[in-house]
Amino acid sequence: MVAQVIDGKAFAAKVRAQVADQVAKLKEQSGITPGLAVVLVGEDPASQVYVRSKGKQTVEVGMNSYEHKLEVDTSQADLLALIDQLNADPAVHGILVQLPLPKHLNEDLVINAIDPAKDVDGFHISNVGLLGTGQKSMVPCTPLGCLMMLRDHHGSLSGMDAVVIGRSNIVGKPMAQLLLGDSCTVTIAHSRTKDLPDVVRRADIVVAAVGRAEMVPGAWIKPGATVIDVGINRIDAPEKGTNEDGSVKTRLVGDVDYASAAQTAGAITPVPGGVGPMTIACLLANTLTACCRANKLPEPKGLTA
Ligand SMILES: NC(=O)C1=CN([C@@H]2O[C@H](COP(=O)(O)OP(=O)(O)OC[C@H]3O[C@@H](n4cnc5c(N)ncnc54)[C@H](OP(=O)(O)O)[C@@H]3O)[C@@H](O)[C@H]2O)C=CC1
Ligand SMILES: Nc1nc(=O)c2c([nH]1)NC[C@@H]1CN(c3ccc(C(=O)N[C@@H](CCC(=O)O)C(=O)O)cc3)C=[N+]21
Repeated sequence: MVAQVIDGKAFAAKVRAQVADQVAKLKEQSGITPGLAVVLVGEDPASQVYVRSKGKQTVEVGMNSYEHKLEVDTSQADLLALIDQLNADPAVHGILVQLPLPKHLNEDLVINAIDPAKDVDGFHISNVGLLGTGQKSMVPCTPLGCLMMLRDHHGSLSGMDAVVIGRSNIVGKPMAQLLLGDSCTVTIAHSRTKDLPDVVRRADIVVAAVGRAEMVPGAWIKPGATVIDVGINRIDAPEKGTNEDGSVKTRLVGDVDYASAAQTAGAITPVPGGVGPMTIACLLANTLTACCRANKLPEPKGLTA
């Protein structure tokens, strides 16, 4: 079997078009423009790339983008003061603090200082608790994007066996909650899991969120299963030649060995062009949702969990 490719890039473009359409209506009917503030501490090059592309896409869907770039040695107090200011700013409906933060800053304290209603990442403890108890919340963007692709592909997920590899607070755990919410039988695997190949082989749905290049081979995948590859890993690609400075060129790969997995899976997301673009599209969707809730307006349809 050769797997169907789930085109996250194309799907994300559709989600952004829906967001743009609803933003235009919101502006016309109530004069409100949703605003997203992104806070970046330090100059990590990969983070800078993401922040730039988030800002660009925010403006493209008609929303306001506010970028705050802080020095790498910014104090906890100064960062918390900026968050207080954004919490109080009525033009800001969504706040995202790019992770990871430099070591001297306390990530939990910073995230939990964000007004939960503006927490478009869904990382605040109150949103985590709401999601875990099946109440209306802000849902983390990456798992939400994965869920949207799975629902689009399968219709109902009810009764399916799902395995999530990875138990981080930003991907693995919320992904498992969302799959449970859609009535999957969910297994969460991690670095201490015994016989991971055997666990993965039972799954109708595999979500890989580990951060290890191509660690899941096709031989682990049950024939016909759906594979969602969250991993973003940069590896050397000597076949592409060298950069001007003599260093080897690189390429992005997922946590799944795409070439072999595509031979057994029923459907699979590629890297790049799979989960990544959906993450940013869901960030925009969450910002629109937060804006509608803040203004007691009807929520956008089809853009929440
Ligand atoms: N596409 C997108 O939009 C996004 C992509 N990512 C990517 O997804 C990946 C995961 O990110 P994140 O969740 O933040 O990563 P973390 O490093 O926080 O978590 C990784 C998880 O994988 C588990 N793990 C590590 N090694 C193994 C192993 N050999 N077998 C089984 N499980 C293992 C860890 O287990 P343990 O808990 O036991 O240590 C941990 O739970 C990364 O590649 C990241 O770049 C992340 C966010 C967004
Ligand atoms: N507070 C916070 N929220 C996040 O959501 C968050 C974060 N911090 N820190 C970093 C991770 C990572 N992340 C990605 C988003 C988009 C792509 C993406 O669009 N990737 C493209 C490729 C981009 C490229 O070529 O480099 C793709 O997969 O096709 C990847 C990764 C969000 N994260």
